Amino acid sequence: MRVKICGITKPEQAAAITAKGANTLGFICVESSPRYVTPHQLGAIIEQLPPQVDKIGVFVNAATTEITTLVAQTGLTGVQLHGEESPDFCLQLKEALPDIELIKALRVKSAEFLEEATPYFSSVNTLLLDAYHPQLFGGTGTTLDWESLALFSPPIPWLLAGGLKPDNLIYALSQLSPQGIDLSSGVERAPGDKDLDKVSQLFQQLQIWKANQP
Ligand SMILES: O=C(O)c1ccccc1NCC(=O)[C@H](O)[C@H](O)COP(=O)(O)O
Repeated sequence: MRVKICGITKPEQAAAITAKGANTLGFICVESSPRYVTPHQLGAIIEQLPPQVDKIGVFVNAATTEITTLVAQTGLTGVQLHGEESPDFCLQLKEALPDIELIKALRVKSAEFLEEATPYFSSVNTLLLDAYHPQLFGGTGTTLDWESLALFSPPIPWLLAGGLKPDNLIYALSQLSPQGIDLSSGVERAPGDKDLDKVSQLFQQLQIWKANQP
């Protein structure tokens, strides 16, 4: 199971969360977010992380040059597009960054909305389903209607996000079969300040879930 902890802002928390078992960390490259990290902060966090950890920069409707410049400066291994980026934009970015994982986040209003996922199957590596919020792009703590998404089974890997926390994780995974999970506010004390006890609880819950798999 891929476990992505998103909205990391502190080097020591990045290291501790990795040591607890997270294989993917997300960094918010959106200035309006309370979890924003500057390019300088991002580079400093990434340089002390082990190579096997995926380092994903999260962008909202950013220009290609902004993304490619930050990738080159910092050592990001992946880019998550969390705004209204079109399939064509994703394809062009994929061509510009062929060795970088491209994740398209879809903010799901209803199960019907998932039809919008189809054009992205051939233009990104991974999908991420997040909850829709009218004012905020992400990190909202809002959950998806998991039951209505039970049939979601795209031909590329996908991550479940949106309001996951240690005490709802097992139920969410009983309804859906993503290749990975993504958490932010559910393992935080305050935006950008992760709660390491909650991260530990998350991995305990994952152990329980794994032990009960056929
Ligand atoms: O977290 C933010 O502040 C953020 C701002 C702008 C775009 C995306 C953002 N977060 C993206 C993520 O991948 C979060 O992990 C995802 O929305 C889930 O958040 P949560 O519901 O708090 O677990």
